[in-house]
Amino acid sequence: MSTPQRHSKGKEKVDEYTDDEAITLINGEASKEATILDTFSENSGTLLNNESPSRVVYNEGSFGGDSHDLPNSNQNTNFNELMEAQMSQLQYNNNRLALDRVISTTIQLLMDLSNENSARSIFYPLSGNLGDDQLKDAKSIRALMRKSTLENLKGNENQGDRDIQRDKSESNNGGLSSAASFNVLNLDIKMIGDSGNLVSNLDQAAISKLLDEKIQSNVKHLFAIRKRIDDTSSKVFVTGDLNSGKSTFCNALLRKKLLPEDQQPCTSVFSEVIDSRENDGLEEVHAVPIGSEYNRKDESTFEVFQLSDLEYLVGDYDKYAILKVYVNDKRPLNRSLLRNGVIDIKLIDAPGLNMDSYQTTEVFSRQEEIDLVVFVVSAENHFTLSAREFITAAAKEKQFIFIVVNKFDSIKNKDRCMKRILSQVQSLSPETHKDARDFVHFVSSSSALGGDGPGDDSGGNDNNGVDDSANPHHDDPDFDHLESSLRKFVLEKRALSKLAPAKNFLIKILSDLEGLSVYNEDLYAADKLKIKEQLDQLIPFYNTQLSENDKINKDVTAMIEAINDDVYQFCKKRIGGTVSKLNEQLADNVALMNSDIYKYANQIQTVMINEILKSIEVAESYAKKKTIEGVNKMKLVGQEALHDESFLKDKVFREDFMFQRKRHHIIKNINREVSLLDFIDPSFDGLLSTFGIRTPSFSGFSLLGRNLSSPSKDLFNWKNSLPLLFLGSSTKFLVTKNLLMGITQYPTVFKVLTSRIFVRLSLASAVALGVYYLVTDMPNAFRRKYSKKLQIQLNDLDYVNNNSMRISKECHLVLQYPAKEISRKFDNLITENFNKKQRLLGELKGMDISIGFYKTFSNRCKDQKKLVESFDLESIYHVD
Ligand SMILES: Nc1nc2c(ncn2[C@@H]2O[C@H](COP(=O)(O)OP(=O)(O)OP(=O)(O)O)[C@@H](O)[C@H]2O)c(=O)[nH]1
Repeated sequence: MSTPQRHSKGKEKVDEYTDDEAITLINGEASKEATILDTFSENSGTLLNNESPSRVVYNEGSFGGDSHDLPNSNQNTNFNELMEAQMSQLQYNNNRLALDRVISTTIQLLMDLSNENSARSIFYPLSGNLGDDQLKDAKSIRALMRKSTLENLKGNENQGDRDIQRDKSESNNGGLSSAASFNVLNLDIKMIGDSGNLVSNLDQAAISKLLDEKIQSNVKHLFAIRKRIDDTSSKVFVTGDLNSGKSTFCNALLRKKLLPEDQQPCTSVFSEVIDSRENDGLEEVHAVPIGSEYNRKDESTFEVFQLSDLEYLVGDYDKYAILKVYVNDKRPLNRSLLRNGVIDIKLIDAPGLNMDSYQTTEVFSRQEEIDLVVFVVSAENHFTLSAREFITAAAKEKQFIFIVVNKFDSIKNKDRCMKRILSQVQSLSPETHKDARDFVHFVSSSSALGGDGPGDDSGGNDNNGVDDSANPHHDDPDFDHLESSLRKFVLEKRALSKLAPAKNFLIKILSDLEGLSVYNEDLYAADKLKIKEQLDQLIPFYNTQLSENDKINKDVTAMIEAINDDVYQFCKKRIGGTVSKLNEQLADNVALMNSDIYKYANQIQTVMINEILKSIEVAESYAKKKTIEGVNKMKLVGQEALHDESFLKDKVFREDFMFQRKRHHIIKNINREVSLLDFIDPSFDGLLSTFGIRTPSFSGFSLLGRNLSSPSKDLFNWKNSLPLLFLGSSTKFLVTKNLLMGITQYPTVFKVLTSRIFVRLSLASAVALGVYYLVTDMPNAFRRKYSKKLQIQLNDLDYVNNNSMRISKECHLVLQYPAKEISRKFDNLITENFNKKQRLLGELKGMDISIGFYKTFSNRCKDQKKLVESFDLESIYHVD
């Protein structure tokens, strides 16, 4: 059976393989190549079906005849691949925009959380192992909640892990330890203790500040991610063996003979082909000298050349490090590689691999912005040593490489060639081999470019190359397949390298935010219950306190009033009584008449005043006693009402400090002047008393008698007063009395009485008696007159009332202290409870706001997470 031949333009085919080997491969029978076919069938699916032959490489017919023999199939394939590429681009773009939106929403969520954190500190779960006996306080409840939250998070994490298998850089965070509760929101909180219990020495405010810093850093990170995914530029690095057709391949991709091709190795400088829009639409070459850092806007960093100058520029490796080739790709978006509507691809044509350039090329190919490395190998030569080294190194780095087996047109026994090369690829990079349909391509770049072979420029419409717009339907399905694979790969790679990390990060941060939100919501709900319980206890207690306060204030006021009134009445009675009976009360108190009459008067005054002062003292003592009783009673009332046994226990009541100010002294205000008239106060009663007819209530004689019985040298030393010598003894007084009585008993006596002498005598006696009476009554007269005088003065001063008021007022004043203390303490308690109530109500309100916030917040996070999880970044759109 002969191997079908494929038409090829240009050079003569090199027949390296025998037909037999090729038959074995194509028929897919059990043979040593079966594994290769199996591998292909896994990935190529229906494309291996002979009923729909589309590729020369994979079906019998394609090798046997010209691909032009199957125009419909090829056209269908082209159309499908074009559609697939476009759908992939669309899908990529949609995913990118959708991720952009989720990133914006997540940034907003973080900002909202930060604002909430400023208003009310966010609770952050801290690890700890609490025993059952510790589950009664807030901390342990939080610990319990934390545990359940962590379990939730763990569930999310596991889910996330399934979705982020490819995210190597961030998957190391996977799994929740006791110290790291979150994926990206974990705080670096120091742990103390070796039992596994975490004891944070940070207070809530410090944690909240740390958390805010974390939030801000995540916001920054999200901005960076957004910038990264919005960056639409991508670089495809074309390298390979010397003279393998790299420049021709690049030109074929560009559909333009741009880069110089030669049978001799010619490219020794890197050429980066960029869409001219990035150079204000100008087609030119910017040759960047070695050592210069290229900046398009700074002409000192490069030299400008025409595109036609590339011919010699690519060989000037001594001078230039890289050539920036700006070219106008006029093809429609769906065909243009440089600007395809989604990602602007830049092609880098590298010098052929040899030992000199190997290092440079290797380093270049690993640059971060390189999305794809295309390795061009000549079908005529297979892999050289440098090629094998390069591919092996890339495989170790898990770098995907597109292998373009070029100049396939030159091969006569294509199947054998293909088999050989695939076998080599398998040993060099099994991963690439696994997806060989997409990663290994057998093409002819010169045919795709439309020329007849090397050096054929006939397809061009200008000096620099071929404009595809003039030849939109070129006829190389293999190259088309390569191109669409390349586009898809770039998109897929970008989806994986840029969109997938963004997606994974979003899932992680949204999980964290949801977890943190649920944790806070639960915590607030539990705290709310506790606050409600506290309020349920506090409010009735507070109301009772208010009414108790009223009652106690009334009771205490009534108690003070009663004591006040009692003291006032007592004082009035006692002092008033003394004042009103001043004269009567002197009997036992005065030892007088040992001086002259003025001294006597003075003494009487003093005695009287002392009597009054004594009554005041008694009144004040009574008041003190009542005050002590009142204070003690109030202490008890206070202790009971305030439920405080220590109430006023620290205070000592010093009753001896009461009535210290002698405001009751009346001496200054009393008129103590004495005149002779003060000693004369005749009265019939006094007269009778004087002569023993009536017992005197207060007898000057008895006084005289007492004084006479114990005479002193000062006796009757009445200065400026009448001498009472003739009445100086009681004996004389008795004689006189008996004489008078004898006269009345005898007629002779009567005669005598009626005689002139007798009358005169009688008159003289009467006068004498009168004088005697007046003289002996002088002390009584003074006491009577002065007591009245004093009473009048005291009355004028409202002395009794004033003193009673003063004393009772002082009691009132003293009693005010414990009363005020009760009131003050009660007020304090009420204020304290009022404040507590207000604080709790405020907290409750804040909690309601927070609960509402977290409820909405966690739903928003959940929705966003679901949305982002639904983004399919990995599946490539297939059109059947
Ligand atoms: N038959 C055939 N010849 C090709 C093909 N592609 C390139 N050539 C020729 O191979 C020779 C080398 O092509 P280049 O594109 O210059 O190769 P290169 O890899 O860029 O060369 P250096 O960069 O100098 O290593 C030229 O004469 C091309 O015409 C192809 O697909 N088929």
